[in-house]
Amino acid sequence: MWSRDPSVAAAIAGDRSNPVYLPGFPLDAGVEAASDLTALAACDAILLVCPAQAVRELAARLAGSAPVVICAKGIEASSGLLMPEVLAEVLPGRPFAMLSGPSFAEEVARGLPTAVSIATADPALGRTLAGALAAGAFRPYWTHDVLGVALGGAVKNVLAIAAGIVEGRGLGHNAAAALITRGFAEMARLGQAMGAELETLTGLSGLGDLVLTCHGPLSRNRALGEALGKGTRLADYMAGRRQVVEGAATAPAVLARAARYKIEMPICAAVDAILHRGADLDEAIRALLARPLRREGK
Ligand SMILES: NC(=O)C1=CN([C@@H]2O[C@H](COP(=O)(O)OP(=O)(O)OC[C@H]3O[C@@H](n4cnc5c(N)ncnc54)[C@H](O)[C@@H]3O)[C@@H](O)[C@H]2O)C=CC1
Ligand SMILES: O=C(CO)COP(=O)(O)O
Repeated sequence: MWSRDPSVAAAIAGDRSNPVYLPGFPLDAGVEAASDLTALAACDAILLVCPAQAVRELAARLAGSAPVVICAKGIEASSGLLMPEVLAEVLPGRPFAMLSGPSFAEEVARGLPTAVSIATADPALGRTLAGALAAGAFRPYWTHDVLGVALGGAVKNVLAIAAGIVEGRGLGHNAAAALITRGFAEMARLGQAMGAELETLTGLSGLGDLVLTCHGPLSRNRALGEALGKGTRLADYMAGRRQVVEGAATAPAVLARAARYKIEMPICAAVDAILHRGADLDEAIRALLARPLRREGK
């Protein structure tokens, strides 16, 4: 394991624990830790586990030719690029995969059953990575649909903020179910327009992660939405917070993609307006409910 923070690397190497990000979980005795990136030179594969907005900077520092497994779920705000597109720009020709799916880190660390997707254009690499990462109750499934996995993981975070708002505003269980279903319709519309496969979008990394993140109290995106729903301001919520809330930076980028493909994404648009355009939360909810009635499935 490499960390940019030498104190975290030292704690992992010395105490076999990560007191900042995963306190209370002893790490395997075989885990080595370093704060010098050259220590990764001997790795067979590199898992890039950082916020989406940091992937470009960090990927650019990865020497060697080992496959890179992107674990970030989001879109780069400055360029509007999905994570595989960022990697292709920074490390052209380097073999890579996306690891995504419904997987709260704490539950994985506790050894609870978890199924995830590994997406890569190279089927042999997919099988190899799945075999290498499978452990106990952690089950990776592989797929070739890199775009679908990257898109689903990014959009679900924006929708999870909306789900948190539903919870925080006390809108009820009916609204929560409607949000997931209509939110998924938005994800599927954009994904299919971009060339993602419906099978992927209804799979672990799409619908699966959407359901987890919209329901799971461990979600940082949902927690932000819940706080907004209870009247907390975005800036106040984020002040001093150390952990990433991916949906906040990804929301405008999702909408930019939707505009490019002429896709309607009213729930994502409402989240973006509340987060970044000063929209009144109750007014945004009213506007969503006042949209013209339409045939389901559109
Ligand atoms: N925590 C979870 O349960 C899951 C997280 N993910 C995804 O993994 C990605 C990372 O999430 P978390 O680890 O939970 O976030 P986090 O905010 O808890 O931790 C981010 C880590 O990245 C490091 N980091 C941030 N900027 C960096 C930079 N420029 N260079 C190097 N390191 C940097 C931080 O020091 C920290 O160690 C996100 O895209 C998230 O959506 C995916 C599945 C589950
Ligand atoms: O992606 C996740 C679970 O699959 C984690 O979600 P949050 O980033 O909202 O905590």
